[in-house]
Order: sequence, then C-alpha cells, then structure tokens
Amino acid sequence: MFQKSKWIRLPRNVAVGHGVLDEVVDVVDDLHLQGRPLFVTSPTPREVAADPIAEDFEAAGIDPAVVTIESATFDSVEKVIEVAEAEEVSYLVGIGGGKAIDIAKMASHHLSMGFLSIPTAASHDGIVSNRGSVPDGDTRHSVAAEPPLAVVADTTVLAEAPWELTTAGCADIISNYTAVMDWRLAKRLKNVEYSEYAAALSEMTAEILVDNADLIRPGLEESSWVVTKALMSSGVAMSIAGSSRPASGAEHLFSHQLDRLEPNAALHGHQVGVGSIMTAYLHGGEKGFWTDIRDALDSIDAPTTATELGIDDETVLEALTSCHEIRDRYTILGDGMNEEAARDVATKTGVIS
Ligand SMILES: NC(=O)c1ccc[n+]([C@@H]2O[C@H](COP(=O)([O-])OP(=O)(O)OC[C@H]3O[C@@H](n4cnc5c(N)ncnc54)[C@H](O)[C@@H]3O)[C@@H](O)[C@H]2O)c1
Ligand SMILES: O=P(O)(O)OC[C@@H](O)CO
Ligand SMILES: [Zn+2]
Repeated sequence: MFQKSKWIRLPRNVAVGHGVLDEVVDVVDDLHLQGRPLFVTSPTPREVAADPIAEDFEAAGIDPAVVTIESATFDSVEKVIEVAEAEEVSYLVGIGGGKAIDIAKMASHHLSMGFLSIPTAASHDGIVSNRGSVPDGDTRHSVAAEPPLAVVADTTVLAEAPWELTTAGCADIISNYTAVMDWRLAKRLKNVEYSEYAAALSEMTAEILVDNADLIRPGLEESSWVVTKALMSSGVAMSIAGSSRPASGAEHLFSHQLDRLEPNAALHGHQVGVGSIMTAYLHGGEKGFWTDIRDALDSIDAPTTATELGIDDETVLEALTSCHEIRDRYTILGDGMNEEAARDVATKTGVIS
C-alpha cells in the first residue's frame, strides 16, 4: 500500500530584479501580514538595505524593530528571539548575507512566525531554502528552519555588493554537481532518501549557470539576475528534497571543517568550490570531471587553490582527513581519507602545491 507523504514549503512571493527593494511594503501587504516586523541584519546590509526599507515602512505607518547580528551563532539566534519577544513583533525579515538570513529563519522557526528573505549579496543558496546553518559543538551544517514567505532580491543592490560575494554564490551553485554525485552514491550504497526531481533541478541549475558564465561579470546587473535565479532554484531543490542533499555533499563537509579550523578565513561559496574540485576528482579519477569544475570556477573568478582561499596547505589536509566526522552524511569520502590520499588528491588537482 502506498503511504508516502511530504510537505514542500516554498515562498509564495518572489520579487526579483531592478529596484524591487522599493516594493517590500507591497509584498508584505500582499501577504496580509499584520503588525510590526523585526528586521534581522548585520552592519553593512543595514546601511545598504535595512535602513532604506525601514523608511518605507515608517512612511506606511509601520514602525519596524531592528536587530543587528555580528555572527552566525546560537547566541545570535537567542538574541533575535529575545528582541522579537520584547518588541512584540509579528514577523521577521532577514536582510543581508547568508548569516543574517540564516539567523532570521532559525529564530522564526523557534518563534513560529513568518519570515521574509531579503538578500543583499548573491553569495549563497540559502536565500529560499528551508535550512539554517550555525556551528553547534563539533558539528557544522544546516538544520530545518522556517522557509521564507517571500523573497525580495534587488539586482541593483546585489550588483553593487563586492564582486567576490557574487563569485562565492556561483561557486556554491557549481558545487551542486558534486553534491548530487554524492547523493546518488549514498542512494546506491546506503539507500538514503533520494529525489530525482530535486537532483535534476540542482544539476540543471549548475548547468545553466555554467552555460551563462559569459554574462557573469563585475558590476553587471544582469550577472546578479543570472546568479540570483540559480541561487533560488538551488534553494527550491533543497525544499523539494526536504534536506540540503541536492546542494551539499563532501565539498560542504570540507568547507564546514575549514570554518571550524580557521573561522572566517574565506567565504562559504569559495571554500565549497575548492572542495568540489577535489571531490570531483575522487568521483572521476585522474582525467575527468574535476577539470571542468576547476575551469568553471576559474571562468567566474572564484578561487581554485588553497593559496587563493588564504588557507595553508596543512589546514586543507586536516580538513580533508577529518571532515567526514562532522555530520552523518555518506559521501565519496566514505569513512575518511588518510593523509597520504588527501595529499595526493589536493596535489594532483593543484589545490595545494
Ligand atoms: N541555509 C542554507 O541553506 C545555506 C546555504 C548556503 C550557505 N549558507 C550559510 O550562509 C553563510 C554564508 O553566506 P555569506 O557568504 O553571504 O556570508 P555572510 O553572511 O557572512 O556575508 C559575507 C559578508 O558580506 C557582507 N555583505 C552582505 N551584503 C553586502 C553588501 N551588499 N555590500 C557589502 N557587504 C555585504 C556581510 O555583511 C558579511 O560581512 C554560511 O554561514 C553558510 O553556512 C546557508
Ligand atoms: O546543510 P549544509 O551542508 O549546511 O548546506 C547548506 C548549503 O550550504 C548548501 O549550499
Ligand atoms: Zn552552500
């Protein structure tokens, strides 16, 4: 007897493009959200977007509360929850990079409140996803969180953000190739839950981005359009899967471990991109797919080596040999690489010299 069932939670409104930051009040109105919002932001995104949006709310007779967070930690989530309760707000708005949006969606989840996602950088594929990611003891990966009711992604703002944030978003998408390879491997070897739709969407998203690499150039608003659509599509793949599997495999384990070994050394997207070169090599052997991944990253100015990440070779090896332990997620790393094998893959792919 067929007994399978699931919920797929997706945003109702997605406003993307030139100048849509001016339409946040309209989006809220369209969702019939009442009461006071709490803006969850960080210092630069506050100046770039949260303050101008607050002025629009004030002009509409709504007085938003604002909380600025500095880091993606459980303390930040707690702080947001406390402010939300003290200020008696009705819904949350995450405005910023991946960290501000993650904190907002995790606090919303705890508070059972609606949440809007307003990215100020096309740097990560958590804009739409129902996942939130903060370090937790020895672990570092995303957990279930509130998906946004709406996304407002202004390509003017995203194009003005530092270029490396956009290249990080591209690399987060390019890493979908190896994430899906790991997912299929885990399905074959461990019979993990798998969605062909989510996997296909994730791969197609990476494919379209790579096919449009010529359009991805600094300061070009069309680049933000191309990259943001890919980031949202990848987030939808995660929501369909009900997990980050379509967008997170061993390359993400590697990045999460780097975050623990050397916090804030490089952007999330850049780290997963470099990880993806190495895990593609492990999947494909000496002459294979890994050069396509490296060349795709190179074509959009994303790092392809440890030096470009600003991380030393020994830290790369330590992350490679230990990252399989930080999460119960079967990947090409299996039960872990030894140091010799790690040095071999990192050297042969040119990640270390
Ligand atoms: N939940 C998910 O599904 C998911 C997916 C991918 C990544 N993530 C998480 O997202 C985080 C990475 O996101 P990130 O790379 O955006 O990091 P981040 O949020 O730290 O942003 C990087 C920097 O860019 C700044 N910034 C943002 N917009 C700017 C703008 N317009 N102008 C100038 N500076 C701006 C931020 O203030 C910050 O200093 C990681 O914690 C990662 O785990 C989550
Ligand atoms: O579940 P994790 O590994 O945090 O992945 C989420 C996101 O970074 C995928 O791009
Ligand atoms: Zn990611």
